[in-house]
Amino acid sequence: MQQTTPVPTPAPADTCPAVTMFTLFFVSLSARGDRDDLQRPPPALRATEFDFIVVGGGSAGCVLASRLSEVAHWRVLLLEAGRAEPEETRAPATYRNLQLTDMNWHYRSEPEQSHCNNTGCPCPKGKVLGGSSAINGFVYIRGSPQDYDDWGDALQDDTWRWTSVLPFFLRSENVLVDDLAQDTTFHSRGGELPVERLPNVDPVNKVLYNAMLDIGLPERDPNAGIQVGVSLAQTTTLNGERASANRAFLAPVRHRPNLVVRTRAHVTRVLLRHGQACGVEYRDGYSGQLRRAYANKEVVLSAGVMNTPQILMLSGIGPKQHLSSLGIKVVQDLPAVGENLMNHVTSLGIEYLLPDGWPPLPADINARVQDFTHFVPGGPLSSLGPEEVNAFVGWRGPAVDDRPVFNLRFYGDIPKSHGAPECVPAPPQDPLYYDRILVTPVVLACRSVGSVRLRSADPLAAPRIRLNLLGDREGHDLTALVAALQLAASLEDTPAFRAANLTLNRAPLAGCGREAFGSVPYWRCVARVHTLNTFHAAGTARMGPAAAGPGHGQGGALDPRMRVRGVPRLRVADASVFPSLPRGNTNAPVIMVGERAAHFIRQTWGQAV
Ligand SMILES: Cc1cc2nc3c(=O)[nH]c(=O)nc-3n(C[C@H](O)[C@H](O)[C@H](O)COP(=O)(O)OP(=O)(O)OC[C@H]3O[C@@H](n4cnc5c(N)ncnc54)[C@H](O)[C@@H]3O)c2cc1C
Repeated sequence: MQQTTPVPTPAPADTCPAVTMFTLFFVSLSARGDRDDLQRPPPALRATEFDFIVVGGGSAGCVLASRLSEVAHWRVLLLEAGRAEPEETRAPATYRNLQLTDMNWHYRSEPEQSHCNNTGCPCPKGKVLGGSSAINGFVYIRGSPQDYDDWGDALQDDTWRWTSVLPFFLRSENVLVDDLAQDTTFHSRGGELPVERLPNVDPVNKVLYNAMLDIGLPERDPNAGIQVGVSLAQTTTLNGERASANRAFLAPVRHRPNLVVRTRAHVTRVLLRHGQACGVEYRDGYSGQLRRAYANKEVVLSAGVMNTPQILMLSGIGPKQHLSSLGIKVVQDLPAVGENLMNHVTSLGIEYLLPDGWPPLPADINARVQDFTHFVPGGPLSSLGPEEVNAFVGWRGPAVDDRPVFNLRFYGDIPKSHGAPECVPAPPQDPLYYDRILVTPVVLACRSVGSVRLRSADPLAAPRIRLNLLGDREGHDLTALVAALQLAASLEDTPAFRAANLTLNRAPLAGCGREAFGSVPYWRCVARVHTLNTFHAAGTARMGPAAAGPGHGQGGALDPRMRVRGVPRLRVADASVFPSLPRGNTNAPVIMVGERAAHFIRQTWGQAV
């Protein structure tokens, strides 16, 4: 077990040692800890001084820790607030239940009138080694090439355009599906991240898939240049088992003598000396003590879209007025920190009832219990059920090859979660067995942006999250969501749904019974009351131009090399850095960002590959 210097009392901002010699501390920890912390590290690594400190062992953090520690003489410390990744995360079918555990930060947004029935929305984020990639829904989507060309334009930097980022997607990928692997322009073999299709295809999926063909969508690999179309989801799994960023990138290199991973290490602030980052302070969850670790080269924040801006602000880096109002000494006035919280929005408003006895259940109840409680890779729990049908829809229908505006997703459901004005369906007890399908039409080009602010100067307090879903002044997002709900309701008329006898549940949803079912006012009400916050939040420490200005909002918190503006030796690499939101799920783009950050860092320090 490792140990770092206990810090009895909080210290002022300039707190790093003037001499940056490699200092060793030989203090042993108590035997408490996660399985993977019980391994005793070599003496050289029971240290407080490193070359790089990566804060947060999530999608980007695991990639970074792995890539940076490839340089054998660099000493790398990864600090993760959550615990080691347990076996429970492996099974695809039960992933929604992970949100109920201590592997979720359990954040909730502020109540806002525009959405979620003014009650605030759950904002699940992974708190475990692997981060959100350890509790997410497995789907591997990169977004449209144009999304990254937009990044290049916004940053006036060609290295963020599609042709420049594609090699970094490919670097990570190990595609295991033969037909995809043949397309060597868009897929690659040999990377750390397995990408496959799940082995158990749900019987209902054929109906859903055919309905997508009925509305005119082509069958298409959405990661091969043009997204509009239908496909069976590509998943970050290996033989039907979760491949979190921890399992894919970190676990295989944990033996490296120059890599130290500390779990239950909650970083409370960045340490600065003469205005530049030189380490971090963190609360050691095993001892309850405050400790410090120092970085001779760089500190990289990969704590995710909610916690990265929180740590920056706790360190005095952020909007001046906000920091001053909480009594935090301002080190760098950066208005963009915590701004630009982007997300996709959808609703739980559309439910289709399945005919009796369908999907067929194993007759033997013991067999069902066995299926559910014992995960066998490749067995019944290696399935996402209807979630595996993934459709990207454009405005003008099937024939166009431009960017999608909606992503139609399908979930198997059980009755109790329907109708409650909640933002996330109650995780089903038995996700393989359901009697209805929820259609969630995700709006991909949202204009509403929210923010993350500190609730208080207490580093352990949850941040104040304002999602502002459906809140844009022009009403663009609400109009788009209504159109998306209408599209989802119209699936009832497809030959595939008719033949399979899937019927739209016309019972009005709670809170919307005063409007005529199916009318525009009804869908507007459904959108506002039964909003679903998707899991694709990004942008709270975005790369962008230095100055605020027309089209630039508050400017960028980071330069295009992900360096925090005005604070040398401090970078951010996670979903926070996105200048705009790609039109799909965010795990693959974040992993690409991790690869890019490692590349930039290696360039900076003369170790380019
Ligand atoms: C329920 C759910 C389902 C999703 N489904 C999909 C999907 O199917 N496909 C897809 O592509 N994307 C999906 N996503 C989104 C995707 O997983 C995330 O966008 C991505 O994992 C974010 O990566 P990140 O590195 O930015 O942050 P994270 O992976 O969240 O990592 C941040 C890490 O930092 C740690 N941390 C935070 N604060 C501190 C601190 N103070 N000190 C130390 N450590 C700290 C956290 O515990 C966490 O481990 C889903 C997300 C969720 C939550």
